[in-house]
Amino acid sequence: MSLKIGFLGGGKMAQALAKGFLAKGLTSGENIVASAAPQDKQCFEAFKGMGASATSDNSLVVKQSQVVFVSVKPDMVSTVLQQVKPVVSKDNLFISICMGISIADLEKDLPPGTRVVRAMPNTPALVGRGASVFTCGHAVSADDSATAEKLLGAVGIAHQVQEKLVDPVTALSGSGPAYVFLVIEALADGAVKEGMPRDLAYQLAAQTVLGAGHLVMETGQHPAKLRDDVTSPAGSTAAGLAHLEKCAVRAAVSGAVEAATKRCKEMQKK
Ligand SMILES: NC(=O)C1=CN([C@@H]2O[C@H](COP(=O)(O)OP(=O)(O)OC[C@H]3O[C@@H](n4cnc5c(N)ncnc54)[C@H](O)[C@@H]3O)[C@@H](O)[C@H]2O)C=CC1
Ligand SMILES: O=C(O)[C@@H]1CCC=N1
Repeated sequence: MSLKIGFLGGGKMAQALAKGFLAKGLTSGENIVASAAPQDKQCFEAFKGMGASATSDNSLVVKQSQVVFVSVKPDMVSTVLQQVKPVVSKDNLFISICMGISIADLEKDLPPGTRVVRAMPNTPALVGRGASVFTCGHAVSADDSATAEKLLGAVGIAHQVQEKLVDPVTALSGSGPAYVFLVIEALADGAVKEGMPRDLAYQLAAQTVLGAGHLVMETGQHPAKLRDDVTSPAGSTAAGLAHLEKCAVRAAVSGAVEAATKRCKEMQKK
């Protein structure tokens, strides 16, 4: 598949997807085009570095692409879609990755019958370890849905879900890398306090998160069982876990997902 892929907004998430697609050989640099604000030099350089092109002309992105990712900040979506509306054709499949922007919001700003997918990826797509979901609009065909799954699935796992799940997904796996980076920093800080060199601490913390994730995915065992396997009676893990529970880490982490979901819903009310 050598799809012509465009990004309306060539920022951090668009770059992660584009680099992920190129790494997987899904398309080639000359088939990718991204738009950005004229002053966004980083974006222009990044896409040039991929052998792709960058422009400040959103309509050009739509005219040159089969699949058009909508990847501007949520408050820009309506403006950008209304701007490109006159050049949208039957060849375009739109895939929005924007937090809190519903299929109905997207369809409202595009010509009737436009094929629209709403997706939520995350930045580990850059290294082929993304976690994405997508949900399809009214005009989307089985082939379009397969295209979305193929693209997102090439850079990690991809599940089709009902639209009502996209906000909690945004809060869990969309934002989740940020929570995990905070945890990696905190784990390393604790070890540095105990005398460990910082580089080694970050490496051990990151590999521990990676390894624990793999164990959950590959054994299919409940996380509580895997936790028990680490926790010896009167051992160090039991002491560490007791401290985490005293600090209400469980409530803090699940509360973060609730707070982020609420923020997505606020965006929809705007
Ligand atoms: N960063 C992340 O981890 C994730 C972000 N998203 C979604 O992706 C979208 C983009 O987020 P980021 O990449 O983090 O933001 P970003 O700020 O890195 O990228 C936004 C891009 O839009 C460009 N832009 C601004 N005005 C424009 C205009 N009028 N026309 C065309 N391009 C314009 C900017 O130059 C920039 O390249 C958001 O809607 C966000 O909800 C979704 C999943 C994860
Ligand atoms: O924070 C945000 O708005 C976006 C949505 C998911 C990750 N970043």
